[in-house]
Amino acid sequence: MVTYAGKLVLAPMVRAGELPTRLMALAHGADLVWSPEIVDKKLLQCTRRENTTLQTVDYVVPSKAQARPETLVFRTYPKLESSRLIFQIGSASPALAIQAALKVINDVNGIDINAGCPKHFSIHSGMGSALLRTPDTLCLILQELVKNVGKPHGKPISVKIRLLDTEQDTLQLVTRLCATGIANLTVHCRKTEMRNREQPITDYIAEIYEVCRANNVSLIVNGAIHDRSHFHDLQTNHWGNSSIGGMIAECAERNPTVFDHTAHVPEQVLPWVAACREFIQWATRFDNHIGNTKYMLSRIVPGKSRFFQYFARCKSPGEIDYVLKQLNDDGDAQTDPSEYLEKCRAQEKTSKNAKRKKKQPDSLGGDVKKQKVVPLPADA
Ligand SMILES: Cc1cc2nc3c(=O)[nH]c(=O)nc-3n(C[C@H](O)[C@H](O)[C@H](O)COP(=O)(O)O)c2cc1C
Repeated sequence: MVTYAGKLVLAPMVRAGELPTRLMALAHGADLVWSPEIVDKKLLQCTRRENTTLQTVDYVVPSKAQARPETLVFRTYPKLESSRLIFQIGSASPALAIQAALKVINDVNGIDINAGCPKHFSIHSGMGSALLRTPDTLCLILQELVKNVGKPHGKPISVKIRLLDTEQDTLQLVTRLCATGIANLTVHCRKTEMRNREQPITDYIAEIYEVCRANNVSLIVNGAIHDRSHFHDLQTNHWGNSSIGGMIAECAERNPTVFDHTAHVPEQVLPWVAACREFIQWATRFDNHIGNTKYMLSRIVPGKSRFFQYFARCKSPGEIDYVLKQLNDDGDAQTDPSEYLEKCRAQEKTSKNAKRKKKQPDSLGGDVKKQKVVPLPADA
């Protein structure tokens, strides 16, 4: 069974925590990785599929209309993730949380409940940090998960929370959560209304840890941890405790190599250049969605680099690959890819026009563009 004590882990991150990022984090020493939050109802719509080409397990929502592609909701690569993957569910209902957890439990190593995310996609219908205001529901979800999923499958259940308004309120909640049978508690050391740019509140980590320890629950601390050496410094000089784990989000999003025990980037290569090259390799290997690859590149490549714009203008993995080949170790362009990208856009326009022309019926004769569009009747 997975244990969490003293580990340095990749945070759950919608968009940023897809398979290429998780695998890159693991390759660079992350002890465990969290999936992005997936809402219970979404997971319940999915079909599980073994992808023999990529050797992955895919959870997809089948397409509603013929000829439309199915939607990939979650992809895991057991060869590298098995024994190190925690799946985060967004839920406000014990029954749905159980159903969703049972659906994925054989492909993951633990189930985490998101009780900290303040974003709309999470708090609508009472999920995420909204659960901090409904502790009875949160505790019931966790108890039921422990009883119906965790125990029968021998897998740990955990929860990720934020701090409440006062130390006393937080410790009260932690005491209740620890009594549900969870194996791990992650505390994002900011209050719900605090943004990531604000310094986390770390004054009473020792008190939270004491409650956890007394209940045999491990504690992971999250908030503004930069990399592994910073984590070791916090354990040694601030928390005074090597059993407390650490979770990294934004710094790992910017560079998934932050988990490294020692830096591997040769001195003559900029760290973001190395991260960018490696990320694209993972993304290509696992057929990552182009939109997600571009999102990650917009995080990894500094805004002031010309490559930030070059990658933003790409529309296919082939274009990304071409642009990457122009990137040298100093972060400069060997040749400017603008002309190539303009040609790609011109070609795209030409083929779109050709397709449009093919589709237009010519039985009416003449130029279809000039035809007046007759609105459909209101009851059509
Ligand atoms: C892009 C992004 C997506 C996130 N998605 C989730 C999520 O799905 N579930 C969750 O519990 N927290 C989510 N978070 C919050 C992080 O897990 C983490 O708690 C927060 O960023 C603080 O950690 P940091 O200071 O290391 O960035 C997300 C954060 C970011 C930046």
